[in-house]
Amino acid sequence: MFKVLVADHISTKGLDILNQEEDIEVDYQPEIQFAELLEIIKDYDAIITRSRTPVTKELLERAEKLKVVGRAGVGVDNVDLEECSKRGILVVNTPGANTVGAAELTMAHMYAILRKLHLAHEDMLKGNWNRKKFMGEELNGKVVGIIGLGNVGSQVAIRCKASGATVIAYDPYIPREKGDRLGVELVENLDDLLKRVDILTLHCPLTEETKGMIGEREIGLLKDGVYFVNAARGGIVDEDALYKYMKKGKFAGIGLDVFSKEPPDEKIRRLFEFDNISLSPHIGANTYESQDNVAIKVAQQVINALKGRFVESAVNAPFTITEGLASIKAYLELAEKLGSLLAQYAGGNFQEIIIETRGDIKEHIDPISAYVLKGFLSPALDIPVNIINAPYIAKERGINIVKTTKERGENFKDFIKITAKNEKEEKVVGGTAFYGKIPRIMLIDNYWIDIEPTGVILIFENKDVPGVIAKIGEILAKHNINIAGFRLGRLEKGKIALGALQLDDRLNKTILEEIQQIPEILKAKEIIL
Ligand SMILES: NC(=O)C1=CN([C@@H]2O[C@H](COP(=O)(O)OP(=O)(O)OC[C@H]3O[C@@H](n4cnc5c(N)ncnc54)[C@H](O)[C@@H]3O)[C@@H](O)[C@H]2O)C=CC1
Ligand SMILES: O=C(O)CCC(=O)C(=O)O
Repeated sequence: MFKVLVADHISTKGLDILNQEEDIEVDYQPEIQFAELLEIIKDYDAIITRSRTPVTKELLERAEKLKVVGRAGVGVDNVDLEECSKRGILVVNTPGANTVGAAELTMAHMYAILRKLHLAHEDMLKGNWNRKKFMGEELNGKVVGIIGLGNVGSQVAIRCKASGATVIAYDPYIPREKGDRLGVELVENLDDLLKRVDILTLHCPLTEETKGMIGEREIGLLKDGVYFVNAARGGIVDEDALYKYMKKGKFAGIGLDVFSKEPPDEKIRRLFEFDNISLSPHIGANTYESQDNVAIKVAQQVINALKGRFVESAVNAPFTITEGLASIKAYLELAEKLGSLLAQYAGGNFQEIIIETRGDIKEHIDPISAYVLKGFLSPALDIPVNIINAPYIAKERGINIVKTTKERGENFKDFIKITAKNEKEEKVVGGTAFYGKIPRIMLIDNYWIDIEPTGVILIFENKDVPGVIAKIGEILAKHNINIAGFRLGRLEKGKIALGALQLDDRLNKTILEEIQQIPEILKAKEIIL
């Protein structure tokens, strides 16, 4: 039974989906305070949050069973992603689900400050009828500058263009064609955008790079009488600089849905003393439609993640987890088994691991590598290793991971080869999946072999002389251990051979020692796959 804590308000549509799962117990505590959360988090397998609840290192340190963080929204700046990754906790979010809500609120702020609508409303409530006082400007004909042309930025662009504005955008991470498709000029330099715009609107995430991106220098570059809207994150703009320039009368109006501290503290609230500032308490995604979308999507993803199925938007996975990976399921299984075989047969003390994929599977080098590392690290560690934390743990242990790809091999169309190196030695394992479905270990060091990667396998190196297998068979028979399969590989007649026996039961220490004492045996190891 999985326990899921929903620690923020989400739509009942998402709760219903969670409640329908027989093996999921849902605890809905939308008003829970952080101190209480710290006390109870140890019992949960998954937590679902919105922007109210931070998922901090302190929380994660207590979250002994936590496997999934579901962010019912887009921005994951309230989640310590690195700490989640180190702990093997998958973070999923819901891109696109609240896009329209956020874009429409942006437009609402834009129109409000252009027409001073909020001020006219307040004025009328006071009993006034000041038609002359409320002269405004039109969006038609203006130049709108968008920072971050992702889901929300694109929808804002479409709406601004429909209103007759010219739209320019700064987003160094999207292809030029996206701008062309939207009829938006992508500028290469942020300063160029700032100098040209009549209205500036932010739609990038809060990251190390974007924190304080719009500071005193940047605001200084804007035209006098500019409009500014922020429905992304408070920390992207320096609110002290905003205050300073509001005081100087630089802005014709500003609209804010988000603040560096929520609810805003006294320092931020200084901004509220100015005229023509339109405010909302982080409600960009607060439409019934967006909240239904977000809740449905987060519930589905958390269920999939808990049940080990593919998830659509994993934020901290070392690769994009998509349904497409289902087609290489056998290779992912093989990758994990090869990693495990390597660690068990050759030990874990390697400085470099080279992971090579050949053939059509080469494009999946990232997920394959993550599974190799999971398999390689798991036998040696008592902490749970999964595909999320495996690359981090490998890095922390000082292992250099090299990924290479090659075209189809001569012997096998698709092949995974792992080479582990340290100062003294180099070890190689490799394999393929027959018909793309049946994983097989085909290579151990230089020996070609063919083993099913499951169960108990005795791998041994021996002098290539007659009678060795019989001696091993005799010992196994004496201890009532049945041989399920047998493979032998050798490089040259009469030199050294490598054998693999698939066994129905595990060997104990005594049996293994008896085998190791056979004079022709150079090395024998029991591998559990
Ligand atoms: N006020 C609200 O309730 C809501 C706020 N948001 C905020 O809006 C942000 C954007 O949301 P989406 O469009 O859905 O995300 P998205 O991921 O689709 O788009 C973000 C865009 O920002 C760009 N970007 C990243 N770093 C950048 C940089 N240094 N300079 C310029 N562009 C950069 C990315 O390339 C991407 O195209 C979210 O991260 C979130 O913080 C989102 C939804 C609701
Ligand atoms: O509804 C929320 O939690 C805030 C939405 C938001 O800011 C986001 O999705 O990034």
